[in-house]
Amino acid sequence: MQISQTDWPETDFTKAVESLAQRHYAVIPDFLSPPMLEMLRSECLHMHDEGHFHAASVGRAAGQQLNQRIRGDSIRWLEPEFPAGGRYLARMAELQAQLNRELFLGLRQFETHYAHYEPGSFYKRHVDRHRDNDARVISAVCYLNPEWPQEAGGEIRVWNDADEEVLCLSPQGGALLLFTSHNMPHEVLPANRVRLSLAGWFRRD
Ligand SMILES: O=C(O)CCC(=O)C(=O)O
Ligand SMILES: [Fe+2]
Repeated sequence: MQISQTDWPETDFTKAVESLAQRHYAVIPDFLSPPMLEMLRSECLHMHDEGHFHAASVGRAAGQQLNQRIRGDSIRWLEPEFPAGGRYLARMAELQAQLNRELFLGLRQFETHYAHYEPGSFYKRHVDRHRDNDARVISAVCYLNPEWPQEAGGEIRVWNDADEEVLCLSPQGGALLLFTSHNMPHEVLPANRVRLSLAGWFRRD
């Protein structure tokens, strides 16, 4: 499938940038066009089925067993050469430029991985910025699940720095969630089906 740059919806990120500045999070429901969603989803599934994913980890000291009590997803980092993933990275570079122009965040790179959650797996409450490394500034999670009824579960719950729950979002395909990486705890609830996403970070290093 050929996708050109014009296949990205003409999204004006102004509202999202404002929300990020004011509330420390933003949701862009139709960030992906339906063909782009399908392309990313099939690339993710294909690479997973071909064995190109590995179990996610949670910090250097933790063993794999401990990992699985904290997070159950398996992941694959995107590379610019990936046919669909490369386009996603290019689009996120545009968003990075806009975030820098409007919020002076000094973002210098973006990293992201596909994440595959088997039914029943989860990611316990955590903050994305590592304790020993403050490079992650903005988290960006994009969902790759086209038909996702409410009863499927798999929501992401997000709290603010006053520990008030500010969001409980179903992982609807095409949506992009942004939040500040250092002060917004969040968790992924178990789903009753395979849950796919792209989890990424704009970094200042
Ligand atoms: O998939 C999600 O909704 C969020 C994943 C997440 O929190 C992470 O990978 O750090
Ligand atoms: Fe996270």
